[in-house]
Amino acid sequence: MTAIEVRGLRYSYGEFAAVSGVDFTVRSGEILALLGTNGAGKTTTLEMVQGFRRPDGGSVSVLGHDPFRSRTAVKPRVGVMLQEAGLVAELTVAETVRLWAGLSSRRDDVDDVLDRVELSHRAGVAVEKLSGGERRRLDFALATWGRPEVVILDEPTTGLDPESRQRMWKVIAGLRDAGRTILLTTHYLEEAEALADRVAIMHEGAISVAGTLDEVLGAHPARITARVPAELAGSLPPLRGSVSVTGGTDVLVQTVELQSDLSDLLRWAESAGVRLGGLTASQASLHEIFLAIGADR
Ligand SMILES: Nc1ncnc2c1ncn2[C@@H]1O[C@H](COP(=O)(O)OP(=O)(O)OP(=O)(O)O)[C@@H](O)[C@H]1O
Repeated sequence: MTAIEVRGLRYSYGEFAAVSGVDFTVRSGEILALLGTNGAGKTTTLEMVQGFRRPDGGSVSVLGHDPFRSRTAVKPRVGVMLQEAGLVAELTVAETVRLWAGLSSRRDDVDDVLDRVELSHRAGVAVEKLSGGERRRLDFALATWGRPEVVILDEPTTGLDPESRQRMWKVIAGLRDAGRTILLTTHYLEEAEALADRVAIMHEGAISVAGTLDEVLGAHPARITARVPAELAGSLPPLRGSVSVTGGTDVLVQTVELQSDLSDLLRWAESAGVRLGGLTASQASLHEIFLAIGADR
């Protein structure tokens, strides 16, 4: 089932087209990571998905409703964590959650929520005394109060240290495991790799690449590297990918047929009695894909 459907979405700030024809789908119970270069239009897109901003064109459907026209129908079912949260510095963690509980139409339990975000031991601590990671988990607790069906997270781990980031990933994965649908934006490729069922990479207002991680990675050439004796470098077998040899011995194969090219190369080495030095075979990384998208434009 589809939880969020975005079709042909457009938005301009004056003359500047920040979002120019964006399409993506988030299925129920999955995490979609919207990745992008700076200023790609991710936040503007999220604001339209939340119903904060009226699209200039195209359509958004969240749980079957237009979030701009039917805000009252959509809002109780969607939790949102923005980049900046307006927490009150003097309130404790538990007071903050209780205050939020009074404002929300959703029902939940303060102890349970703090437990889910690993903040039970900090319940009596003032917000101003929390670490950056704890603050973000408190933001997350508020966004997910009452376990909304859809959760939107705008750069949930920006600025956090690696340990805090991993803790947040665990909490986000827990939410997905509880059956919730999550749309998140991130600058961190490893975050998408760790969490996302599918990714969509945005660049200059449009989606450049989308799919499961395997699909996105599989569409870009993988790499095989190996060292061969100089006298045999000229008699490599024919491969589907492109082959280059540097320094007379260092072979690089870039291929979308990793498995068959690797087995052809290994078979050739076996029959020629050659030991391949420094043999590696790896899929393209999201990082390489990101760089390729930026370079194409
Ligand atoms: N209020 C505004 N007025 C004019 N231009 C804006 C406004 N808000 C955003 N923009 C521009 O629209 C483009 C898209 O911005 P947006 O914040 O949606 O991108 P983003 O992908 O979320 O970027 P980042 O990752 O840096 O947060 C950027 O070029 C930005 O400068």
